[in-house]
Amino acid sequence: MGFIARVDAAQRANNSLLCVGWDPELEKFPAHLRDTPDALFAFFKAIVDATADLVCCYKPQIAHFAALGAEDALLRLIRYTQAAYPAIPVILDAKRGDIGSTAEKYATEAFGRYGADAVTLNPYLGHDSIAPFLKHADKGVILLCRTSNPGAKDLQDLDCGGKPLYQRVAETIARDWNGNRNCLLVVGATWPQQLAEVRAIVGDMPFLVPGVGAQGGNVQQIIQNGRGKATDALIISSSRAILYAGSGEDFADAARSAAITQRDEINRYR
Ligand SMILES: O=C(O)c1cc(=O)[nH]c(=O)n1[C@@H]1O[C@H](COP(=O)(O)O)[C@@H](O)[C@H]1O
Repeated sequence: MGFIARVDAAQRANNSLLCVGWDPELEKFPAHLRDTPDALFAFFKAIVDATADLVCCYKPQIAHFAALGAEDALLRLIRYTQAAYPAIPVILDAKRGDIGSTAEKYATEAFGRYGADAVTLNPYLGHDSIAPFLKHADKGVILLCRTSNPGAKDLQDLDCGGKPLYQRVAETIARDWNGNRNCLLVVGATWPQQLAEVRAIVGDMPFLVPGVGAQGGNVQQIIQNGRGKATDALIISSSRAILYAGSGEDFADAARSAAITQRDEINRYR
């Protein structure tokens, strides 16, 4: 089964569009874990065990692990999650993008080394930079379209023949890159108007929507503007607001409560 079908199945099984991101910030870890030898693995294993029945996928952010020299912990966490909860896909948030020969190596990193079920990519080097990922028909290829950050407008909104560049990106991906039906788009939760515009361009292509929780995206507007017609076609991702909901020994219970609240808020508007 391909990534999009697997996410769809997990969304039905858990009645949840919520994705929990793994963004380790050691200073926010509970004190009893912070200085232990395998703190990252212990922290995220506890988060996964506390939330696996509440989510449709997980999204580790590779820079957050690499900055700590913790690629090995990331690898073991992905392996653990896939073995313990095989119905829950894992997205590697890497935002890679490079010339074809290097892109091949990035694809091997994401799908071979880490065994991720999907990866986030920057599409601005064009089709040949994404082709090494697209050919993996069972994997998800999640392309930045209109990102959640304030600076998204600086380049992504530039006029491109009468339409903003991010709309041209959406058109191009839907028309020319999605032969294997394995493309998804990133549209930030902080831009409800753009969610509606991109949805009108790409039909039911699924969106990864980061930016709820810590970045303040409005869930009601995301659902109203971002939903597909036949399926929800939304993966709504939150990292810090779930991971660091508590900072004591009961951090995993606090994360579970925050995930339930976020899942339920999303479901209220579906
Ligand atoms: O691709 C992403 O996941 C992503 C795209 C985007 O436009 N905005 C965005 O915040 N993200 C990622 O989503 C996560 C958001 O974290 P929180 O703001 O803590 O929920 C971070 O890991 C970001 O790198």
